Amino acid sequence: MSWADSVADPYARPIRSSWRTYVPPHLRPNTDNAVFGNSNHFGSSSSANRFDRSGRAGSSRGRGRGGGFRGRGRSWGRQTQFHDAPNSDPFDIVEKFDELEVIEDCDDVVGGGGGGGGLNFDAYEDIPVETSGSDVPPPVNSFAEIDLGKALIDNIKRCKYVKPTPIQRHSIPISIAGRDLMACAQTGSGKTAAFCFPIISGILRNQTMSPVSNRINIAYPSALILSPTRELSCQIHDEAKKFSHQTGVKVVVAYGGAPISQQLRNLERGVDILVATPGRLVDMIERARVSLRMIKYLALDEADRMLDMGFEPQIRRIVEQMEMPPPGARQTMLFSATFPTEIQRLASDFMSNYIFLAVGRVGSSTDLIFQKVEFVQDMDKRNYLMDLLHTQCDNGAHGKCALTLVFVETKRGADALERWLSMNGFPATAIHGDKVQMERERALKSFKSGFTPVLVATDVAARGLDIPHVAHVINFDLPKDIDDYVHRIGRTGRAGKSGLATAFFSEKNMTLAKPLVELMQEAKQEVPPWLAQYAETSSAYGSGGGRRYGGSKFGGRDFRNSTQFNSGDYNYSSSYADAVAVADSYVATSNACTYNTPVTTDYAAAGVVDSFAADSRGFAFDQEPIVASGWD
Ligand SMILES: Nc1ncnc2c1ncn2[C@@H]1O[C@H](COP(=O)(O)OP(=O)(O)OP(=O)(O)O)[C@@H](O)[C@H]1O
Repeated sequence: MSWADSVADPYARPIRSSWRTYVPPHLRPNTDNAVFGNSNHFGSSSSANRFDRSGRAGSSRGRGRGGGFRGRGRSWGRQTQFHDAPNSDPFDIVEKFDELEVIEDCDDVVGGGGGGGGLNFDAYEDIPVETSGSDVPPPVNSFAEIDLGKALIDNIKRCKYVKPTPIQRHSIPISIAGRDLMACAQTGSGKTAAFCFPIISGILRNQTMSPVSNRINIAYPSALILSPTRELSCQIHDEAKKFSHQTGVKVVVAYGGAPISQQLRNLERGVDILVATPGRLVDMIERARVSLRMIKYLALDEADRMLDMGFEPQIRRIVEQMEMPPPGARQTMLFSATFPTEIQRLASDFMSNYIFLAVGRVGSSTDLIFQKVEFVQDMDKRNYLMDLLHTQCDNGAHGKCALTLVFVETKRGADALERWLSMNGFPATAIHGDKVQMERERALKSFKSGFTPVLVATDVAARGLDIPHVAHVINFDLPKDIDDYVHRIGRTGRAGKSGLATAFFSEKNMTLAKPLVELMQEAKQEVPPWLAQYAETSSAYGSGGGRRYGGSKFGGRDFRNSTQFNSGDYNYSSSYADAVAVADSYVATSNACTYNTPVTTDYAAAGVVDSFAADSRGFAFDQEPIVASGWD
């Protein structure tokens, strides 16, 4: 249980013995991926909805099945019962954090022994790790081995972080040594702390804390953390505030869709770490309210997303044209679970003598997530979804319904599905880029609290969000890009817990068949024979495409090790278009549509599409980026 869990879950006690540390699945005795019997997701879920299923029509499953459920207009009888939805403001964390005590006898944190609830932490060594670059600092086994400073170590104890996760073990020493870092690790494996700890520790060590802004009210943060969505920025801000508790380090968040005036006032009180979405940051810089002149640390979370063509121009402006110290004069840290080769090339412009680190395979999904793919035609999707939700509630402990995240392709589709679910007696809410910020926050809060245990979302919720107790991710509409799939399903199966991901697949998703099969095989998932068949067919016709990362199972991921790079074919300052032109297999996996192919997506339709994958494939380079269409 994380600290966040303990706040969200009224039944959970924030004591050390209940904390489930991150353990890779192959090290856990009798790993049970049967999520629906798993009390991690249900027993302690904050959702307490009870549904009376009387009168529900039965259904069968399988390819080509007709719908057995006739749900329209039917309610599930008994009124849904919710426990009191928590009134607490999830963003008001510092107050709650104060109430938690530091556990002084936490040997595992300070001593780094092999404790931690009897788990064998030495076995973490088994996780495949690739590092490349010169003079790579060695990994550590405990937080205490790194000089993070007492105040930060105390906060780590407060968070009940007993042991560093694999990405933290490897990346924190690298960052503490002042090296630039491009890091890749699976979803839910603790990347946020991996970049926050070195930043906080560095600010404390160098005493570079910013003064309250000067007479002309310009803020000079020493660290900048950029993320693609408002919700993710808020989440990182909350985490960074917890980690900075009682250290004097000031963390401020700036994101679009909310009044700028309050955010500017927060900046005036002083800021050491600014967490921001690119659009709002540019606005503040242009208003001369923020200067990047003093930046020592730059972190890009979801770095591949930040450097794809939706955000890349804005990021380039921020990093190269707005007083930001150059590479070498600042430390740059890029993190993501996916890192396509061509984005690595692009990112290398921003870095100096960097170390590449991959914990697990780049772009792989964790085998904590049990993946299922069902063949479902569009017209049957709603019935299938209803069946899944019914089954889920049947199997939930104490009749509770687990939190389920349903991904759809378009904003309009999200609203329609939310309405349909609600009309059919299933409390649902939706989040997408056309909702105003207050609606987005309300939807997320309602979902987190279990008040509406189904959240219908576009890709705006696909990356980074760490929502406790999400037991099931359903890809109602599959994304066009396998990386988006990896991030979406990564909303479950986090921090050592298991999760379930179900995808509805049809002929429309042919191009995803091959990478999906490869991803599932890699994560030791059972691949349905019909899907394997599709994968073969699609690659025979050249439409499938292989993985975007190349190389052997656990290698070939740092693009600098690729043949093109080493043979000198690669020009270090090449443009994005050049990079794409030499990128291996990217074109093949990107839905058979190259970046310089003219627009194929109906523009009107693109207006309602809220996914990077869909949008980006509909836009050529010289056209308007997609930021305005749902991302922040
Ligand atoms: N050392 C640790 N021990 C226990 N839990 C941890 C540790 N580090 C992080 N966590 C918890 O793991 C969860 C996932 O962490 P985080 O959100 O940073 O993952 P992530 O790798 O950034 O995921 P994503 O790729 O989806 O953005 C969080 O709830 C966090 O509190």
